[in-house]
Amino acid sequence: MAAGTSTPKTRRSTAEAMAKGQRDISVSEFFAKNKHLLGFDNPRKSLLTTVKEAVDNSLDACEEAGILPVIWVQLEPTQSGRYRVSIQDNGPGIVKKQIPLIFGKLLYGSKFHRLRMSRGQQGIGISAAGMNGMLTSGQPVKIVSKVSVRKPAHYFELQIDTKKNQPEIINGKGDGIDIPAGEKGRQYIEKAGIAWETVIPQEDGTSEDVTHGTRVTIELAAIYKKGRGSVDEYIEQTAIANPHITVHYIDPDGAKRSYWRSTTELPAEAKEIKPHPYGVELGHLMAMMSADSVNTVGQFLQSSFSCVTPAVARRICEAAGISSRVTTKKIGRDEADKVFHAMQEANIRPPATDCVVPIGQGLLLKGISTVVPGEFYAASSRPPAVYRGNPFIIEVALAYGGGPQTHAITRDEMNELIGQTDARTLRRFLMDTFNGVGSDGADKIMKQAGLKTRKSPANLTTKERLALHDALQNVSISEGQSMQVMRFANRVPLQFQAGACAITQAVMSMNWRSYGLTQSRGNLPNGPVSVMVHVASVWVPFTSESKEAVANYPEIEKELRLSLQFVGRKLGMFLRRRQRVKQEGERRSVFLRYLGEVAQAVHGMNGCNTQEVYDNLLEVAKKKTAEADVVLDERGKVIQDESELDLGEGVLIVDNAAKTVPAVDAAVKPAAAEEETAEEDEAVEQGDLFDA
Ligand SMILES: Nc1ncnc2c1ncn2[C@@H]1O[C@H](COP(=O)(O)OP(=O)(O)OP(=O)(O)O)[C@@H](O)[C@H]1O
Repeated sequence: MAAGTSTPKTRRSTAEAMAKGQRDISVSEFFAKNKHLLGFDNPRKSLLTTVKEAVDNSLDACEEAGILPVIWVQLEPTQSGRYRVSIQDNGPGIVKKQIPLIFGKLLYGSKFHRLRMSRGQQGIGISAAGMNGMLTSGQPVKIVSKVSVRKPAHYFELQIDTKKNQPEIINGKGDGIDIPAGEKGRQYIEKAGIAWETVIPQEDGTSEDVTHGTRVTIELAAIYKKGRGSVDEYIEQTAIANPHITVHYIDPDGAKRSYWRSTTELPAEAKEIKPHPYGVELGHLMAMMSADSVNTVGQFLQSSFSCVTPAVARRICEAAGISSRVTTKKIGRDEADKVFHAMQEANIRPPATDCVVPIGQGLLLKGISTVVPGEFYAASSRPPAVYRGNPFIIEVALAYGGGPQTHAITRDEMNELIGQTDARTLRRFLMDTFNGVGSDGADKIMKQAGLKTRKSPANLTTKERLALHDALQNVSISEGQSMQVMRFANRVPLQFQAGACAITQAVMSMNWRSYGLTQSRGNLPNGPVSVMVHVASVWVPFTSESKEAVANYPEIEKELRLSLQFVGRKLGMFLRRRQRVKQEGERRSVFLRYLGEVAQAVHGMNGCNTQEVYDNLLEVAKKKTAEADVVLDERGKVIQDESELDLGEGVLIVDNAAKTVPAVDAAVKPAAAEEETAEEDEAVEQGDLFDA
């Protein structure tokens, strides 16, 4: 063999030998090996993903059935590194024969084949969570489901045969157990130790019986931690984006928290639509045509796509050079290609948008203002747009002001967070745990506490912990604080892969300096500001099956930019006005400090009436600094003068900072001016008199 030939003398294997190893791969085997693709890449995230998959399903099911959702979430430690997750809802329940398939077979669901806005879309979430539980704890998934008060409930213990992607029922001799309705069933549940909430507590202290719903219990290897990316954060953010839900949450320490709904109005029902011709790909069109094979091409186009009228179908066929009366069976590859191109070039109206239901400007404001402390809020809900034929809506809410998370923390909470962290350095701990604490903020806190950057949180002494807590509460990090971005897709919080998400990228690429915030190029802006961005669509383009980040489609990027600019402009107007009011207030303070003295001096020079001079000077000062009297109402409208600031719709001002200027009548009178004390001097320097 000549040197350099690519065929060696002896081959290691032959095509025949290799063929022996080539076989089907079951979808569950694939995902069991690639758990990270579904969000089970580490024990902490596995816990969150499990909760999320079950809660999202519960909310989808309740809303689809027109039921105001009540969800119970319980996390219980079972042994070291293991937790039992139980989620129950008051939804419609699941019929008996579907339960094993839903929880014991990957890629089985009701949402994949329809184009309608829902949290779930792939048909993989809950079965994958069950499979991960089974693989890491050896325990089956337990399901209780009840569809009506009169019918028996069903109880299943299931596992997945990953080789076949099929469910295995392990209780009731492979058939599950039926629990009779009524009192008998209640006694049976109690005796068998099956967990099931029987009453729905109401906020006013009354309660109702649970007559239908589903409870899923999964045990898994997991780590529970509070802070960013935690189950606690997920539940809190879910409550912001879903003001119509009530959640009762028990954390692993047994602490109970209830998030009560703030509206009893269910979101409008999302309509199902057919795909839009602009969104289809050639291969998909060919598959649809071969699956049809009975209709004429004209009928096929009208019945399979939205917005295709008889006239549009005719035009597409004409442009493709085929008869609209030929049956789809006779359409070959070349003709399909021509139809495809004709569809893309035809002038077709955009799809109907009632398949996407926004949260709405009012509820966005309500949601963000109840959970994020602040003094100024703005929200934008844009009209629907379309990417790849899929309608979508972008909504943005912004909160400004309010103390940072670090100021509200108790010593016990801080110690708990330190106990749970796996951060090696204190700096990393601060940055990972508290929203808005960037590297500058972390440095400031450590400097104030007199602690070294590389200090390990685990080694902090009691004295150091006290100093750290003190610093957390007192250091103002609003300058170095970076914007907190809360991302949502179809009302579900996205807590991981922020950097890969079109939402974060859109926020970072904006110039927030023109809206009064500081920002270094390509970074998140700084300041006590949070934004919540919601992408609602019939099909959210996630970057992976774990549904953590939204993909970059130019149409989505454009809508994101426009929505962010909308709230940014309102923030800019508010901050500019507040700045002007503050400056005028400062000027007035200076005037007021010297009016008394000037009046006295004039009196000394020409003997005129001190009070008269003072009153005249006061009148001038009042006029010159009139802007300091501006007061904005809660929608940002000026209510004390006819000045031009009108922040329009979608604005809420809670703590009207614009009001904090000295009232002229309460200002220092001539006599008092003579008795100015050092204390007052200091107060003026620090601007405290503005709060008079
Ligand atoms: N609590 C529940 N109540 C009623 N139906 C449910 C419940 N949980 C799941 N289902 C049904 O089971 C199906 C499969 O759920 P699964 O979580 O596997 O996928 P999905 O929600 O459709 O999509 P995704 O994989 O994106 O979450 C759902 O489509 C729904 O029809």
